[in-house]
Amino acid sequence: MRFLGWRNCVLASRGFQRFAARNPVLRPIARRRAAALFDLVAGFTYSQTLFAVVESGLLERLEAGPALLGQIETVTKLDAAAAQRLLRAAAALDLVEEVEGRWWVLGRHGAALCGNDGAIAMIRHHRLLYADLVDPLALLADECRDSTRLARFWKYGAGEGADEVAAEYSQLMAISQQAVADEALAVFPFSDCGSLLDVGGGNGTFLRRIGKAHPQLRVALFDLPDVVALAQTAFAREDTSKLPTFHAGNFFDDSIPRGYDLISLVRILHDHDDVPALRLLENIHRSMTSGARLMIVEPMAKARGAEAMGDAYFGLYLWAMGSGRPRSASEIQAMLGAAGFRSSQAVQTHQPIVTSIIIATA
Ligand SMILES: C[S@@+](CC[C@H](N)C(=O)[O-])C[C@H]1O[C@@H](n2cnc3c(N)ncnc32)[C@H](O)[C@@H]1O
Repeated sequence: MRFLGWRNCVLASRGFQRFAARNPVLRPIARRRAAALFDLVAGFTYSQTLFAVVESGLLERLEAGPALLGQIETVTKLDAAAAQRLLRAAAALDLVEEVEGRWWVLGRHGAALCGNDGAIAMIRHHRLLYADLVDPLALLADECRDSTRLARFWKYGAGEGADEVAAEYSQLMAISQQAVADEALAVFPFSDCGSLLDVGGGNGTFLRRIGKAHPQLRVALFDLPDVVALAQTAFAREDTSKLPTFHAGNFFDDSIPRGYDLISLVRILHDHDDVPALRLLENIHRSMTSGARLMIVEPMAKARGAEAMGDAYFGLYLWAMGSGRPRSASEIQAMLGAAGFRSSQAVQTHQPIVTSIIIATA
């Protein structure tokens, strides 16, 4: 505490800031820190610029090849001055780049976004989050949490409402699921398993991916009846020789089907508050034989190198959504112990910003 007090006094001192900015050894650090702080101050304008680049069709147009200002005006439906303003803001964020003073191409961040349908779907979806965050203090104080746009989106998306919302919901889940499934495939030896039950499996994207990579696996999906019906239609539409077994039910109240040696819980636990989350783990544990394994796959708080994504991004996102919270691997492991699991282990993933993984043994 004493050290932190001293450090913060030094960092807050105008004299030290002036000294660090002039000192050749400290200057690079001072600049980096000032830039990082400015990013916190200005982050909302960056996100909105990114949203405009995606929503206006500019990113898609530049993915197809270099464009002149006139062509960009046509695609974005902005006049020359507005298109210029957007291009300059986007160039400052490395989303686009100007060549020879008249051509526009993708910048490094723009190029990395191309082909990443999951990230693009999230950027579009964020219009709801940012509208809900207009008054963050009211949101944090729980003055408007029942009526947030995100709460409505997830409620209706989960099958209770309009088709177009449900369609956006499942598309968002399915697209972002591919990167998540790839992380699981990269770090877990599915070849050691004979059967896999995906609890809360949604439209089955995770199972499809894992099942394709490991055809020896007997796969099954458990979800609410309406969602299972949608998943069955989606699988029937595809020409897949091996269909999963479908189980419809409520994972809090109904018993989880028995006889699987691996159960996955992908992006489920963080959607639920502590009491129901523990109830779900206990319910799953009751269905498992000794030695069977549970795989928890979701973004986690305090993941090294992705700290901001955990408690800052998901912390606010899930709060605005109306239930759940991001948990650290050690918090989840403590819950697993309380639910009766014999042991659990956090597995290192390649991209903790996409997901972390814990394997627990019953
Ligand atoms: C956030 S989605 C995750 C879907 C999928 N695992 C993925 O990662 O794309 C949550 C899933 O849990 C299902 N779900 C929510 N409450 C449920 C309940 N009480 N019983 C069974 N499934 C439930 C939803 O229908 C939805 O498919």
